[in-house]
Amino acid sequence: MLETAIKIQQLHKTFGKNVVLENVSLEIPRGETLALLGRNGAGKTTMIRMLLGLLKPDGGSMEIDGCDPTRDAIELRRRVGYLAEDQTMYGWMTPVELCHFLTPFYPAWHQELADDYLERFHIPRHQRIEQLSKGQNVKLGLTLALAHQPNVVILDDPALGLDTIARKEFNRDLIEHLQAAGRTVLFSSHLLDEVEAVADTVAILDGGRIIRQSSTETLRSEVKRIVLTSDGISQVLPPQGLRDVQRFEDQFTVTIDGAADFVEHLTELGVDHEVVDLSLDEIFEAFVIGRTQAWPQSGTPVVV
Ligand SMILES: Nc1ncnc2c1ncn2[C@@H]1O[C@H](COP(=O)(O)OP(=O)(O)OP(=O)(O)O)[C@@H](O)[C@H]1O
Repeated sequence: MLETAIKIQQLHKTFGKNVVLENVSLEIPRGETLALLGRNGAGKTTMIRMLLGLLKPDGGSMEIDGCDPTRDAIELRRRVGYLAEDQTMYGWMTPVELCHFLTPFYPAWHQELADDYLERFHIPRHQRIEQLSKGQNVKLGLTLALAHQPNVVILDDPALGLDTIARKEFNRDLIEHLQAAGRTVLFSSHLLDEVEAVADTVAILDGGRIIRQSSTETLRSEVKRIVLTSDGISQVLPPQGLRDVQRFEDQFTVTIDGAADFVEHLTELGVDHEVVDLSLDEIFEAFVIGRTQAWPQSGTPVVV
């Protein structure tokens, strides 16, 4: 079995003059869950649509579970489960009717498994789909994405539009039913509060590039906020990995990717400072909207 379930190399996509993905590379090992994070319009759906063979890239290569989406789109559909952010299903059908309708399209469709999910997710089997709640709709989408036993599951902002509790419940189901079964999961999101509990790895997509990919644990241990006085900050130059600087009267808070060396340097210089742990939400914010212009002009070089 291949060790890497999803491999993207130098993927490039433009719409007219809009460069949406600029030579993006990404790998997801088999059995892992990766959360693709990005602001609205960052290119998450575009990347996912290319991975599914629904959109042609302008350059680069992709491999999903051994398939090239630009060549083996039909085989790929059989191996990959997909839940779109705005999944529209035939509203006049019932969940059971929809399952029967889909069965012939998937050789590996497992109706008992589908029935099992419908029951576990408390989806009314004989109620018209248009009468289901948003949460039930998302879970029905997940059921349909899983019933053909795919090795890889791609979820495009699956929890969009769900309330906080429904999102938590959805994530719990995701963990129980996908991760426990050893599936490889790629899901996109801009709702970060629950990503941490679900994802092994996060990749931040911004400005057409993956600007950071690492485990959530590593990210939280390497990216820190440091609080300094204006006197303290004036003794040092901006370090490598600086993502954000904010000034509040006499105090500066700086967010640094790879903060350990800088902290060591401050300690050596005897500069008073406080190190603050960040949530994934705050880290994401520093990466995508962080600004560093507020760092004061004077300072001595920081060797990091
Ligand atoms: N078919 C298309 N034609 C032209 N431009 C497009 C097309 N599809 C997407 N875009 C543009 O590509 C960019 C990325 O869009 P995309 O939907 O991939 O972002 P996203 O990260 O999924 O956003 P969101 O979180 O809002 O769903 C946007 O600027 C969008 O307007």
